[in-house]
Amino acid sequence: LRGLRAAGSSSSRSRNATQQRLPGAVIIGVRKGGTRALLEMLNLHPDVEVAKAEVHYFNVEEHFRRGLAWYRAQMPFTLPGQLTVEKTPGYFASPHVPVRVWEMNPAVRLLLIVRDPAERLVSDYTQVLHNRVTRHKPYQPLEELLLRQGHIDPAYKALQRSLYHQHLARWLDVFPREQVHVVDGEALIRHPFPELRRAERFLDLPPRIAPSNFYFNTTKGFYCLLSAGGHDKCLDESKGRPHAPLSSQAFRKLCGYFREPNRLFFEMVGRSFSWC
Ligand SMILES: Nc1ncnc2c1ncn2[C@@H]1O[C@H](COP(=O)(O)OS(=O)(=O)O)[C@@H](OP(=O)(O)O)[C@H]1O
Repeated sequence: LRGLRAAGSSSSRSRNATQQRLPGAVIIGVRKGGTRALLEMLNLHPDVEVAKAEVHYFNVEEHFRRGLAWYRAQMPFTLPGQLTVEKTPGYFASPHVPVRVWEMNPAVRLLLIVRDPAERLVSDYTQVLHNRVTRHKPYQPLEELLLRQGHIDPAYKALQRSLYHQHLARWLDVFPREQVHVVDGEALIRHPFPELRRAERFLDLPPRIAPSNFYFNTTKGFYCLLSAGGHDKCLDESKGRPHAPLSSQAFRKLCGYFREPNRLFFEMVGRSFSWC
């Protein structure tokens, strides 16, 4: 397909059959959960084509106002039977998004990749910090944002994004539980293949992704991807950055804070994770 899609292709198959189609599956979050890795890994499947850039259609008003024709125009070209997938981690915690996604296609499949919410928060802060430092903007240390008079400040945005049960509850008000597949982000880092096999099953795809599509890159410290065409791909340096420092005392407080929200999330998804 990639060849067929090349500009100026005269193949009748290309002209007649490839089209931009709305996604049949969306990776809705969580931010810093491993959404890029999951998207790139699904793209190894011959029946999957992905939107390379985050689209932010349902969560950014300016985009949403442009309508579904605009959204479709952001999608890759696919042959009939191929599955289009997009990922925008900002969808998960945006209040209006679940209904908007349902209105696009009530049968769409949703993928949610989660990781330890305390680690996710630190990763989230680290990304914001990196952006501010790069733009020569002032920044506050994580502990200043996270703690108020020694207690966790519930108003901190990155903390709220880690309250998975609250956000998922809004999705489950709209979509049946079976339509949401939860991917374990830590497991995807350690052993990507089994997580991908489960995702293929959820998406009703024939099993085509193989262990040989992954190799551990010792320099990067992560698995990288090998596609059938022999392309070798690691995620860029924005993934797997060293995390900003946080005292072990503050981290413990954070873990304590998430205990109950995590329990509620586990109940909601019917499985538990070994988070702090
Ligand atoms: N194979 C592989 N290679 C590199 N990185 C990997 C991989 N699998 C998962 N991850 C983890 O993905 C984390 C970034 O998550 P996202 O892609 O969801 O981030 S973002 O929200 O789109 O910015 C990123 O989090 P940090 O380590 O905190 O940077 C990675 O740990």
